[in-house]
Amino acid sequence: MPVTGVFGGTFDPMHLAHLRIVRALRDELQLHEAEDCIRVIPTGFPPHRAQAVASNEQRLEMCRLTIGNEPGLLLDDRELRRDRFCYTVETLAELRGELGASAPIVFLMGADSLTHFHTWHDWRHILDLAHLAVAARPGSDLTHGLNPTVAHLLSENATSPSRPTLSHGKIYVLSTPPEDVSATELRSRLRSEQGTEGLLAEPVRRFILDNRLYR
Ligand SMILES: Nc1ncnc2c1ncn2[C@@H]1O[C@H](COP(=O)(O)OP(=O)(O)OP(=O)(O)O)[C@@H](O)[C@H]1O
Ligand SMILES: O=C(O)c1ccc[n+]([C@@H]2O[C@H](COP(=O)([O-])O)[C@@H](O)[C@H]2O)c1
Repeated sequence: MPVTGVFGGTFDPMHLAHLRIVRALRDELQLHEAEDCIRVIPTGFPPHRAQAVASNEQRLEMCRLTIGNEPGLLLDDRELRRDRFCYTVETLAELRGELGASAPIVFLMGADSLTHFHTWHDWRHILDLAHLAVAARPGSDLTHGLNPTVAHLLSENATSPSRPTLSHGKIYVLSTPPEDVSATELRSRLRSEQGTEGLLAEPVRRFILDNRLYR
């Protein structure tokens, strides 16, 4: 049964730590079969934070440039085509409708996202629709100080990475080491004309300079 990964984000801009955790998802969950794919889905109107600095079109293009020819990755603009807030539960319900009841779907997030998961719209339903995969992130400890609801969810459902056979309900904790990169830090570096070597794909760095983004 083909497995679908889903990676949602503001991606303002998409950076190399994003690409690294997508690769970790693909490799640790063994998503190497011909029909497996990981959908990168930039959010349109984020439900939970200020509007992005770059436009929808610019963020989409920076995702496209970051993904390049990476095998198994697919850029999906469905949330950008909505003209209202995008909740993950709705996107996953839509994908579930398209892929069928038994298809494994895995939603990828960083550990900082998991720490706030209990605040997401209809979050309990998300694990009825998909698995989660969580990548470590500096400053977000998954073993101490978690909100009790999230800690309980993790203790009930966490599992080590392997190719999913069930359709939903597990939390795969990826073993990729934390990397201290954020889009906020990148925007601030770009604003103050500091270097971004090793943090952005080269075509994205070019695109940002050419379009005088984040000045
Ligand atoms: N360095 C990182 N390590 C692990 N996960 C990350 C990292 N950076 C981003 N993510 C995850 O990628 C997803 C999309 O993140 P987002 O586009 O908001 O990037 P960000 O770097 O967190 O941006 P910002 O600083 O603007 O909040 C989220 O689930 C987030 O947790
Ligand atoms: O559905 C929600 O309530 C919800 C709340 C916070 C974040 N999300 C999703 O989580 C993903 C990462 O968000 P962010 O802010 O870290 O870029 C992105 O796809 C968001 O739409 C979703």
